[in-house]
Amino acid sequence: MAQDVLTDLSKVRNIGIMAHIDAGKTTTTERILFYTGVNHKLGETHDGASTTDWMEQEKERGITITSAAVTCFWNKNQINIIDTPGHVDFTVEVERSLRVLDGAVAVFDGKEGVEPQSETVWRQADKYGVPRICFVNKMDKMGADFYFTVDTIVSRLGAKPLVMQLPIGSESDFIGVVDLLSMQAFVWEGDAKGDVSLGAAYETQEIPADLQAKAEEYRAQLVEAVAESDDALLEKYFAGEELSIDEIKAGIRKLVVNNEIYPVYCGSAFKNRGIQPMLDAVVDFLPNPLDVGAIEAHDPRDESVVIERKPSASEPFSALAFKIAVHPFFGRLTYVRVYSGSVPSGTQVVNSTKGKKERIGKIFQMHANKEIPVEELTAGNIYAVIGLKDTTTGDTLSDSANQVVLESMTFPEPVIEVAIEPKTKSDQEKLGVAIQKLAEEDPTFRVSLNAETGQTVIAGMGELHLDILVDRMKREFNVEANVGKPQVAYRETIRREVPKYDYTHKKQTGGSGQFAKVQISLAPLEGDADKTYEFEDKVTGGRVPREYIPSVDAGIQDAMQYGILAGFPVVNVRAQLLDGQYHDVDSSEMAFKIAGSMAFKEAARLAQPVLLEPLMAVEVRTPEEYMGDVIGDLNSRRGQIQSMEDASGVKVVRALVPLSEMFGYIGDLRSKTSGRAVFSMTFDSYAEVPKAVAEEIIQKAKGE
Ligand SMILES: Nc1nc2c(ncn2[C@@H]2O[C@H](COP(=O)(O)OP(=O)(O)OP(=O)(O)O)[C@@H](O)[C@H]2O)c(=O)[nH]1
Repeated sequence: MAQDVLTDLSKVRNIGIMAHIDAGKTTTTERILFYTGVNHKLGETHDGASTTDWMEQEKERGITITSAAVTCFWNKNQINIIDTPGHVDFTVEVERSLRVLDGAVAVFDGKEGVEPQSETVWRQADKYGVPRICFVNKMDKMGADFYFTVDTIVSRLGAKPLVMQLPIGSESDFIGVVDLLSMQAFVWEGDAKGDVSLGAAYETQEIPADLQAKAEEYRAQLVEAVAESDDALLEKYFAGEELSIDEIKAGIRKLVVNNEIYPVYCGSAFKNRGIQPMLDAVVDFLPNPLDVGAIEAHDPRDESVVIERKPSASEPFSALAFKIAVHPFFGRLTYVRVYSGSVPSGTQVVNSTKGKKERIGKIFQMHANKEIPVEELTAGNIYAVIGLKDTTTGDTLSDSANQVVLESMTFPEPVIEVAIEPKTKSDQEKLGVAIQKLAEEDPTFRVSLNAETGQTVIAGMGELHLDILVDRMKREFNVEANVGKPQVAYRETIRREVPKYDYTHKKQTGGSGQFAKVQISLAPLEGDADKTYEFEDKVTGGRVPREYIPSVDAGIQDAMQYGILAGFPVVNVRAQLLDGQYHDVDSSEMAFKIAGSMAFKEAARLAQPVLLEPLMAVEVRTPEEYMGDVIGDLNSRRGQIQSMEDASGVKVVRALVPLSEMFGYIGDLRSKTSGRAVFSMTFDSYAEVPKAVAEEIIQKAKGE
């Protein structure tokens, strides 16, 4: 039966559908699931009944945020579609899915061409070396222009497209495509109004006379590009011999798998035209797990030791958890990509990232509308597993006797935060549960408790990211809470060294007292960007007993959570414990912790504390006539212009702008450019806040 799990890995494709928001990713995915024969009710995204949009609010917002994996079958090949979100706020989610897929279909809006966010996602796919085919969607739309879109693949992405089809007709007259491989026309005739019913097959016809010359021109380009890839083909080509379709396909496949070329297809997902040939291309050209080959892993005891894992059932088991989701019936589902080996359900494995035992419970492959239980996890495939307790996104599962850690993912800094105040004690408890569950699904946000205000503070990647987290807390976990305004996640640091600072903590409150004396030094910590604190014990001669030294360290770290200027976390500090004194009776861990904490607070004041703010790398694409306004506006936001470039009819302005100045930017940009400019932004770095601005922030922080 078609839905049996395939063991022949050459017939498996793990792919993602990547797109700019609104390019039609959801519609395309749904059509794919329909055409691949999955028996489910098809819902348009605007009705909110889409298959891959799991969460209620995603449907409301009409954007796809979480990655679910859906399995479908096409011509006896198994295609696992890993959903990749397209919003810029969720680049980490995108990267997480890119990590586990072997190929992708990049969907473009046939009117807009490559848009800034398609570019961001494309660059991320480049980073992970994901081979791609392109699907130019919305060919039925007013203003759709296939050739313009192909041009933008060159001009905006610097990639090499390989045109595989030409559209027949455009906008409302778009009826099908010329297939440049077979040199035939594929036409979806439709009813009297030209509407094609879902799942309808196409007819193979002769190429329309007015497209014949163009088709020949493009086919010649295609054959030439392919011939160049292979000496044997090139020889044949120069000898004037015709290359067979199979030879051309094999050549294209090689180029695609090597990320050298990107075949381009077109259609209209919405109008049910063009999906089947694109699915053929997924099977023909995107790599299978064997093409991808061995993956590099590390020894969990020593990161520098590289271990290879091959996509074979006979290798030791290794898998990467890439998504945690809560299923209405099964509870916690862990989506895994298995890289090597094979283990049946019930097997005990190890979470080698955390060093914890885990038992593989029931295993499923998720189809669009039902879960198909399978007996074992096998290399090269994607599954949902029940029963894993401690595994979170990014963790590796391994064979107990042969542990490896698959490359861990690096996450960008969360730069925006919001304070949450639960209304009642029971809400406080619910909030705790919600945070724990959400953190399992999404490792990119951070939570802290502000001991001074008693508020829970959540930090994330952007306004929308926080918005969605807060929304889910309220909706899925019924947390009633007052939510503050999103705030910039400022930091504090020190600029000057304090070579020696003494602090004595002494208290006599009847009975035994408290006594601890410490001498510390503070200095700015430079270099390693991932390390924000370093503690060194320099005490000699047992002047501070061993057992109290970690307490001093802990005390300093406690104090660093609330900086001296405005209460923001302090980063990039090197602290040394130089000397100290203790008392036989009155000294305790607590006393040394307090001494460490107080010594830091006082010494930091002398160390020239400064405020840091996140700078965002902002990219604006604007028609030339608005460029002056765009730059003037960025300047007024304390932006530093980095570059200005031409890109196919628009100007691309890149700038570094403090995040605090970017609130509400989208609206301002729209009104300044009549809605014609677009922008994207990502976190770049932390930088010192100019003095005048810093004073304002400090006053505000103190006043509130
Ligand atoms: N005219 C036309 N509209 C389309 C086509 N495909 C999708 N759309 C419409 O474009 C809008 C966005 O489509 P989606 O499929 O939700 O796009 P998406 O890329 O998944 O968007 P997000 O989920 O928001 O990231 C919807 O209103 C679709 O009906 C198409 O082929 N032609």
